[in-house]
Amino acid sequence: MSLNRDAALNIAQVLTEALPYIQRFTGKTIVVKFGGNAMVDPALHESFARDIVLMKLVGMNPVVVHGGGPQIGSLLEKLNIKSEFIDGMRVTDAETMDVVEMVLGGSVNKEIVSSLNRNGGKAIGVTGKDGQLIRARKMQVSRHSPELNASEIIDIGHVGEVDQIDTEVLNVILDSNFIPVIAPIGVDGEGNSYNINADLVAGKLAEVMQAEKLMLLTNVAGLLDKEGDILTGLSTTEVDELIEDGTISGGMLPKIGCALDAVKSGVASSHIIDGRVPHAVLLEIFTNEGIGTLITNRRD
Ligand SMILES: Nc1ncnc2c1ncn2[C@@H]1O[C@H](COP(=O)(O)OP(=O)(O)O)[C@@H](O)[C@H]1O
Ligand SMILES: CC(=O)N[C@@H](CCC(=O)OP(=O)(O)O)C(=O)O
Repeated sequence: MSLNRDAALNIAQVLTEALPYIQRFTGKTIVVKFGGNAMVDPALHESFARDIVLMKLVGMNPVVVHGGGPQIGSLLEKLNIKSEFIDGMRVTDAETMDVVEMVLGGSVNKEIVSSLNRNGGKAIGVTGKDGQLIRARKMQVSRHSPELNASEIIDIGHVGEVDQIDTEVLNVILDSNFIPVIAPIGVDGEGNSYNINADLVAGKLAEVMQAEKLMLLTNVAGLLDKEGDILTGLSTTEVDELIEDGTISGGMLPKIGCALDAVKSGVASSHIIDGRVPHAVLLEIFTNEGIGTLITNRRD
């Protein structure tokens, strides 16, 4: 048999294996959060765009939410503005908020929209301000103070959490068969902007849209234990213990929190997957094994 014929047979086999997944997920909403290293590597950016376009073409409803932490970080550095994180959240003063809005709502959002369009998709980019998609309130962060021997509230500036999602604009976009690309900027009743961790926005959107899946792409293989091995099939109690003993920290804290909240609120499954792997999204959707860490609403 010629090599071409073998290659064609392989393709036919792969497509046939994908068939049950296509049937299962057709018409279903899948919220995908794109962030971490995958966004900085042009080849991975391209493979992500192709995966999303393919999902749309086979009848799924991908909703893309993006981060942009590294891109915000590098512009802040160029502008000589110092930045620090508390529990995975960037402390955001007014000056930093301007940069966040510029980077997330501007360059990063349009880069993703443009790569989806270049690959044959129809994408529209919005921030949470468009159509008041994301109503936000100021996030309250509390810390244990050894001096007071009690917890105290610390002010981390214009950092928000999602108060409410108004899906009207999203439905208009989806009904017109476009792929929505959402920047995690929220707005309050007075029109103030808030910097929201992109995982939190993806989680809330998945909840409100009762998505089939919430997929959080990141720059690690999944949720890792102390030895650096991937953890799968986690329960709420196990996660609490891992937070308590410091195994889960930094940016993984909001990620795991919203992955759990989403499944508790009716999303069928949440996945923390390795965005450094080319075609990570398709590998997760179209294979039995999936990749990364799967969180379902398993009782403890
Ligand atoms: N238990 C853990 N397993 C995996 N990553 C962890 C864990 N605890 C902390 N992290 C950190 O969380 C980071 C992922 O969060 P973050 O940097 O915010 O990713 P992203 O930009 O993709 O949202 C990892 O790169 C890692 O440094
Ligand atoms: C409050 C807060 O921390 N907001 C994030 C928003 C971007 C983000 O979430 O980006 P990644 O997903 O790439 O980390 C930030 O300022 O970096």
